[in-house]
Amino acid sequence: MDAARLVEHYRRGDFLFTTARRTVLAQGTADEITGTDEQALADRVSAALAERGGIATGVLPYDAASGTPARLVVPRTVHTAGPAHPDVDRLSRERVGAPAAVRAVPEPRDHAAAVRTAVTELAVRDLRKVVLARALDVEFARDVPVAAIVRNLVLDHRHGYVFAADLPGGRTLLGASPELLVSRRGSRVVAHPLAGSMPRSGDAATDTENAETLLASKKDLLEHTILTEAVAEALGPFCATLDVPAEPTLERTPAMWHLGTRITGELANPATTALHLASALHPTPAICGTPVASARRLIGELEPFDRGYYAGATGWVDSEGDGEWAVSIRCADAGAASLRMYAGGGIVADSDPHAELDETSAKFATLGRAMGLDADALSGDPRPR
Ligand SMILES: C=C(O[C@H]1C=CC=C(C(=O)O)[C@@H]1O)C(=O)O
Repeated sequence: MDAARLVEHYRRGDFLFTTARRTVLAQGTADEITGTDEQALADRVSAALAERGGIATGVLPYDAASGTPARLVVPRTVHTAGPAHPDVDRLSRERVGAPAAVRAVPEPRDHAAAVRTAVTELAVRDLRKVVLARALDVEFARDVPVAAIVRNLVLDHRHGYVFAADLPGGRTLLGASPELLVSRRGSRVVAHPLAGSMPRSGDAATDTENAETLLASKKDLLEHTILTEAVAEALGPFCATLDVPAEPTLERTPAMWHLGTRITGELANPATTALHLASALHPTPAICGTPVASARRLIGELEPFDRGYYAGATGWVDSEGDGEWAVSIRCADAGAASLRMYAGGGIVADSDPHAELDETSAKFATLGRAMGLDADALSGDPRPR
């Protein structure tokens, strides 16, 4: 089956993961491995795969210690193909009917207020960075059309990581992440952390200006440096060599510009799998903050929801230890007839609350476009525009 057929065959409950290199569709459950100690879980997955071969697919939560378990599945069948593009060009876009209601959690003005508090607390608690998120609850008058939204996400994203994964309780995590947490292929390890953002624009001149502004923004460069340092520090002990470029590059998605740094290394110990690496790296300051423990505490105090699987990781690992894990952002957690979309942004001392609010609205456009939602529905913000 080519990649377009795999995308067509995806049904809610399956695991789909598309990248610029390959498409993976995994179906059925031969074995399920869950747990809140992620390193121990990675060992259990290695043991299971050593015995039976094949791959395990699944999700890591934002914070396993809070009781949301990591969930890995050894599927019954796995189909792989090359990249989704250009195969999927022959698929038509799915129509996703208008939702019955969209509600911001918290209210946009409360998110801006939380950002203001976070900026103050950074100094009080000696934090360099914290990532604050908000959510949009979208209700449908019928079942959430998960497969249709996933197909549209694949069509929209030639680059990055489009994913759909089954969650405990019959829920589904779906999204299009631009960010590679980590991949391992033989002894080669790659991480591609992203931090620092500006929205894309339909106007070519404004779009270029936004990119140039981002590359020159001291606030965004600081956000990015904090992230890159932390990822390099976390990967260091696992690698015999590590290459960390000194300057970030511009990365683009259809909705956003980001600063990114592609970090590459050679693995020191072949027993370290992609899942071990993902568990060790997570949570990076792309989604949590520095230092981790106090950033996590502040996030818990300021966000009015449990992140669950948002800001975790989604991916696969095989019996050789190879695999790919994307940071679970630009995503939604779907139940039967409603879903919750999440978007966050890094806060440093110079962050502006309204700019941060706008950044989250722009990030919602990734899923919003796949769901046919317009900018007003996504901003949830009564300020005149
Ligand atoms: C936390 C998110 O994005 C992260 C990834 C790229 C850029 C980010 C930023 O500029 O703040 C965030 O760190 C999200 O999309 O929910």
